[in-house]
Amino acid sequence: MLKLQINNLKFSIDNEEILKDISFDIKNGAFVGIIGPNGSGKSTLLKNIYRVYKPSSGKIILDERVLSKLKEKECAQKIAVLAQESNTYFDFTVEQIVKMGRYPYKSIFEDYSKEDLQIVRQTLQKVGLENDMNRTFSKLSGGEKQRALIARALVQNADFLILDEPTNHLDIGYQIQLMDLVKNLKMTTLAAIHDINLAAMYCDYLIVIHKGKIIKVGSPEEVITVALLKEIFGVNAYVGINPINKKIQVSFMSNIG
Ligand SMILES: Nc1ncnc2c1ncn2[C@@H]1O[C@H](COP(=O)(O)OP(=O)(O)OP(=O)(O)O)[C@@H](O)[C@H]1O
Repeated sequence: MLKLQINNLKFSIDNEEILKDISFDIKNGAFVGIIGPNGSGKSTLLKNIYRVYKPSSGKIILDERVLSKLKEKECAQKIAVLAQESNTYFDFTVEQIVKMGRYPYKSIFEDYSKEDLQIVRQTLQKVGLENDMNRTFSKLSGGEKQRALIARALVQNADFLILDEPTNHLDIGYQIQLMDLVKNLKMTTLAAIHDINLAAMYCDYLIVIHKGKIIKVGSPEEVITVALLKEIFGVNAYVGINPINKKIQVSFMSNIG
């Protein structure tokens, strides 16, 4: 069954077409990566899906329903988002931030129930922050911040996760930890990922976007080729298979030898 269908999506800002006729499907349970150069439209595409932007034309169908027709809370019950690093939560504690994720299930003046708090605690345990509930967000490390925001996304109980460069600013240890955590959730996931090796390691299939257009969709083996990396990033690369995990592995080369 399909989780998401995008048909002929176009999106413009100030008469400039940023997304040009985008169509693709995501199967239930798939982990899908979007790769492409800076400014190619990855974040803009995700923002059209999590409704920060409204498509100029085309259709987005989520769980067989037209996305634009869902009420805001209904949408939040279905889609959880980890956007690029945000400082909005500066002064809040980890527990307060994660609690906010329960808002789709609350009416305006309703307080958090015992059940909400239990869900928050269980989720903090899942991401390894059970001992950090009372710490202030601004004092967490980059990896802890991302884990707190993942926990906030998880308590929404949505079953579709959108990640916009989730490993930005994380060292390799935290990158792997975060991606393992997300992969283990087994949720349908759509993630914009800069690191081609991480994308190849975790994604079932990849969507390559360049200048607002999809230029290739397929498994990492089908998509990541020397020719494609040259075409879209302008770099020379060696593409091989890691002998241990059998995943595509890319080494990049300098243009000056
Ligand atoms: N609010 C905006 N106003 C004007 N132009 C915008 C706006 N948001 C995005 N753009 C333009 O749309 C294009 C796509 O940007 P987008 O952020 O989606 O790219 P991206 O692939 O996510 O890039 P990056 O890898 O650098 O994060 C860029 O040319 C960008 O300048």
